[in-house]
Amino acid sequence: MSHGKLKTSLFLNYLVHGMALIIVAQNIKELGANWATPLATASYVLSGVGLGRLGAYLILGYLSDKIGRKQVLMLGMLAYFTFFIVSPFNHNVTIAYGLSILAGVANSAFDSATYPTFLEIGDKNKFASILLKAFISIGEFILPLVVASLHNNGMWFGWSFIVAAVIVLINFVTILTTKFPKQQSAIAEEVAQQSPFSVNKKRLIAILLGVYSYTSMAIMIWFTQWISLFAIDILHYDALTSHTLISLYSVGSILGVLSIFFLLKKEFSATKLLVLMSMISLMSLIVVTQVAQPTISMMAAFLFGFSAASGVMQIGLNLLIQLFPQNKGILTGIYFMFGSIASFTVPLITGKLSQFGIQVALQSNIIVAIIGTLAVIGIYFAYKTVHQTDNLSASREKINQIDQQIVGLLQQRFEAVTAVSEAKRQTAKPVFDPKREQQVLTKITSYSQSDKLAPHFKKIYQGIMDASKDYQTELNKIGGNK
Ligand SMILES: O=C(O)C(=O)C[C@]1(C(=O)O)C=C[C@@H](O)C=C1
Repeated sequence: MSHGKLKTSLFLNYLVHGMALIIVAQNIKELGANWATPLATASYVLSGVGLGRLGAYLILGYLSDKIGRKQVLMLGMLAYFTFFIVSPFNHNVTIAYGLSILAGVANSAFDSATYPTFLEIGDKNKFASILLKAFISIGEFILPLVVASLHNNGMWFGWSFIVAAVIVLINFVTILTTKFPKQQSAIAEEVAQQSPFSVNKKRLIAILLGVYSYTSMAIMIWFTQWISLFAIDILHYDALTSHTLISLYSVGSILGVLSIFFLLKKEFSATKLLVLMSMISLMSLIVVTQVAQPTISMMAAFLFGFSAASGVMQIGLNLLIQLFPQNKGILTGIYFMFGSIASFTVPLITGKLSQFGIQVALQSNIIVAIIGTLAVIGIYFAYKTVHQTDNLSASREKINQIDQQIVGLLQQRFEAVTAVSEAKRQTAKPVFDPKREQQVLTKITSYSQSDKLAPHFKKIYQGIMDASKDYQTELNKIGGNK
């Protein structure tokens, strides 16, 4: 089954999810007016999303394994639908906070159900779920355009919410009638038992991936939260250049996802890719914070989006699930929970750091990027050593099988030698026949497909014939005593 319809719906879901991530911030002025709150209080409502995600990931991850992916996904879609349809009409700030929490819950339901489903669809490209990140970025790219065109045409801001609600609704009906792949826990357990990793190594990789989930999410939020202010206040760029930096970051992100998807399809090593991308992120971050030249800043912002927001977090999740395939849902929940801790703590941490200046606030992101890079380097080496031992044991297993065949053939050869020995004894011929040995060695050389190996084969055959002579001498002794 190709699951084309299912995949299309899942991708569309993430496009809407991308819109949901920024829809409140994009309409904050109008929403704030509805709630009759100052801007500072209005933006406080945004923190509800982080709270909802943090609280829901574990439960929904667990439910995704126990009850089913489809059910959890539909729950998430209902939650998003409610959020979109109620938000533009709501005039109460407490309800607005509740709706933000609901959006967070919807987000965790989507992740807990969708990523495991993608793995269970069993695509040839096991990293197909990385494209979900591209749809998030497209949603984040489209929404500001929709908001701006509504504004420019003097239309009601709430239409942006209604558009998203309608897509969710259509998708809900589609999902309702779509068959999901079978949950693969039984097969997965078997695979897990054959895993070449030791328990300790698995634990180490899991911890490093947990760290990476946090840092990879943190560096993105950190950057997007402070870059515009940094560009205006510290680098003294004009408003247009400063906002262009964020747009280039988004375009870089979409191109990054497509590049990663392509490279993984071409069997490029996932762990190598993580190291490479982390290093590019780190380097471009250093350039952004140290060089005050618009063109260079733009290139660095693009490269940062290309490397840091390119689905690297999703690669980490794929590695984690491959390591522990039994409970995909709960693992996805735990993994993204570390990410949502980042979305919760980064605004707090950077808020404190900004007391020392915006420069300090943005530059500290370099430390997070270094920690993330060290984590992926650790993961890379953990996989590398396993692959080596893995190859070694596979090759030795092959040698064992070949040896078994060789000994079987040697057995037959010695049986033939027994007959030769008997014939020679009857005609009183000597055991050693140098002419015949030379013949055998010449034939062996001609059988060999490699000139390099021929002398080694000759050596082996001389050994076989020496053993053959010893064996014949033994036979003659017994025969002579008869
Ligand atoms: O062909 C023979 O005359 C053998 O005894 C067999 C054999 C061999 O093992 O191939 C062993 C000893 C001889 O020197 C030559 C060949």
